[in-house]
This record gives sequence, structure tokens and C-alpha cells, in this order.
Amino acid sequence: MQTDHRKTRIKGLFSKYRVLLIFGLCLFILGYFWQASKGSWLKRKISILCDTQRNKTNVLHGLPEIALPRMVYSKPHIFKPPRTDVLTMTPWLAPIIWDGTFNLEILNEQFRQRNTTIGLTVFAIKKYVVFLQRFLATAETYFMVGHRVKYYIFTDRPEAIPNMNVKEGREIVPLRVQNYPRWQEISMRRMEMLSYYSQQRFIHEVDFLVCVDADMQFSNEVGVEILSEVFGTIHPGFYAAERQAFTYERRSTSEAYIPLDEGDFYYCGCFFGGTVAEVHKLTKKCHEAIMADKSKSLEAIWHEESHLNKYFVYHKPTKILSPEYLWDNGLGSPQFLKKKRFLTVPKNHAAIRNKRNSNLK
Ligand SMILES: CC(=O)N[C@H]1[C@@H](OP(=O)(O)OP(=O)(O)OC[C@H]2O[C@@H](n3ccc(=O)[nH]c3=O)[C@H](O)[C@@H]2O)O[C@H](CO)[C@H](O)[C@@H]1O
Ligand SMILES: [Mn+2]
Repeated sequence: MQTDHRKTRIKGLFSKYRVLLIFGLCLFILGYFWQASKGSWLKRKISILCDTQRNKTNVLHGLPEIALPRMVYSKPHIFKPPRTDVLTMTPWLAPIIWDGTFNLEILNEQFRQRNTTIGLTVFAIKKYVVFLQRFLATAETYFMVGHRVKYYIFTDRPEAIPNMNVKEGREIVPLRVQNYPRWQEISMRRMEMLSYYSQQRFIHEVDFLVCVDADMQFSNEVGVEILSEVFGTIHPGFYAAERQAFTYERRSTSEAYIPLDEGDFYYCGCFFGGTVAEVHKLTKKCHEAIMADKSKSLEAIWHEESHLNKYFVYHKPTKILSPEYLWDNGLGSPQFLKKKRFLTVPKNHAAIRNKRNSNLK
């Protein structure tokens, strides 16, 4: 009797709360699927991330992915710009690289993760091989420390390249090229050779190219902070000059012609670079312009430097190196210059460029 009574009570309760029970069950099932879908979406996102990283590594040199370490450093502050004494951004939002504006450790991590290889190109034709020893020795100390580097040395005298031991991950690659009687021609023909080798070789071997003069020495860090699609360097003689004072090519008959009301900076011919594709584009365009001038018996006022400046007016660099990256000790040590990273080596122009004078090798 009592059991029957209990059964009817339970039945009653069940029918009373049936709706609630079914509602609860539905909620539970919905919740389960939502959770499951959330989980698999997350998983999918991570695996996409891993896939691209793996593919990228394969495209580069098949080396394993580097795990992210902790990133501990003082955080950037909206109201505390690191430099207020110099321009750090162009109107087209390309950063201008000054000491204090970047954290090399963060950048090193980024570029190491991508296993970046950098090609440093330098021409040492005829007597300019005398500059190689100092150039390479200082590059070993200061240039792209901790990264993979190939020194591409264009020369007509490969036997004169100093026999140096370079650090692990770095390599000296001699490239035999012809010489020309005039130093101006040698300087200009660099554009032709760089464009040719970029397409034939560099594109398969390195990610970025850094193209510099031989009569130079590194005297402080020059690292991955300079790397970008395409970059140029502000000439130390003109950083504060007005447009009209820039020694751009002003003859309208030349391909390098820049009108008085155009241009941003005066860039030096001795330090530019970028991805291999961008350097190929730049050097090809400059070489073609040099040849077009030649066919009209014209030579731009500062040779390939004039053409480079023209190029940068219409193809803006994505990064700009401050005069820290090209300085001449004859210009003193102004307050704004916190580091002198890349210096010209004083030379006796007549002696080093003159074919007949053999004082310097
Ligand atoms: C610091 C700077 O702004 N340098 C530029 C400047 O003069 P520079 O006086 O610096 O020119 P330069 O004599 O260094 O010649 C440019 C470069 O061409 C190579 N070379 C030249 C002659 C030679 O016999 N063998 C040889 O290998 C070498 O790599 C040398 O560094 O103007 C030149 C064009 O007029 C170039 O644009 C330079 O990049
Ligand atoms: Mn030079």
C-alpha cells in the first residue's frame, strides 16, 4: 500500500517536472556541443599556425622551428617616446632607425625564428681589395651577429681576398667579375651585377641583401633592425639639408632627374638593401636608367647614387637608416648621434683610383 503510494508520488513528481527535466537535458546537450566545437576550433587554429610555420621552415632550410622563449623587457609606453630629438617615422610610415628606438633582442628573436639568411654584397675591384681585411674583420664583430651571413665579394682578383676564418653560420663567397677602366663605371656597374646575381643566385641562397661600399668599416652593431622590404640610408652630409640643397641630378635630360620640389632625403649610394626580389627590382631599374643615359652620352652627377635617389622618390623605402649607419669621422660627433655603426675609411682618392699608381697594391 505504502509502496504503491510512493510510486504514484514519484510518477506525479516526474510528470510535474517533466518539462523542466527535458529542458535541462536539452541545455546539457547544447552545452556539450558548444564546448566540443569550441575545443576543435581552437585546435584547428593552432594546427593551421603550426602548418604555416613548418612550411616556412621547409621553404627556408628545413631546420626545425625555434621554440618561443619568454619575452621579458620593459614595456613600451604611449606617453614616453624613446626619441624626441629626431624624426623616427616618415610621412609614409617607414621607420627611421635610430639608437634607442628598437629592442634588438626582440628583433633577433623574430628573425631567428624565420631562420633568416643575409647576404652582404661588396665590390673590391682592382686596388679596392686592400679594404677587405678591415671590412670583413669588423663585419665579423658587428654585422648581423647571431644570424646566418654570406659575404658575397665581387672582385676581379679572388686570390687577393684575405684568407680569414669566419664564425659558424657565416661564409665568404668570392664572385669573379670583370673590371672597368674608370672608377665611376665600376661604381655604376654594381647595379648591373647585383641585378644579374640577384636573379641567378641570391634568390636561391639568402632572404635579404645588404649592399655596401668596400671602403668602409663597422664600428658598432648593425643588426636585423635594418632589414625590411627595401631600405636606404641617409647621407651624413645632407641629413639637415633642404630639398634644394640635395645634390640630386638636376638636368631634365637625365633619367636620374629630380625636380626641385620633389624628394625626401638624400640617400647614399653606399648602403641600401632589402629582400632579394626588391633589390633585384631596384638594381635592374637603376641599371636600365644608367644605360639609357649612356645612350645619350650622359652620366648622372653622382653616378648610380643619383639613380638610386631617383628610384627612392617614386618607390619609397620601407625603412630608412639614420646617419648612424653611415658616418664620416671628419663630420665630428653631434649630440643626436648616439652610435657610429658604419664608418668611411679615409682614402687617398687619386692613389686608390688611379690605374698607374701602384703604391696601394
Ligand atoms: C659613402 C658614399 O656615399 N659612397 C658613394 C660615393 O663615393 P665614394 O667615394 O665612396 O666611392 P668609392 O670610391 O668608394 O667607389 C664606390 C665603390 O665601388 C667599388 N670600387 C670602386 C672603384 C674601384 O676601382 N674598385 C671598386 O671596387 C668599391 O666597392 C667602392 O667602395 O659615390 C659613389 C658614386 O659616385 C658611390 O655611390 C658610393 O657608394
Ligand atoms: Mn666609398
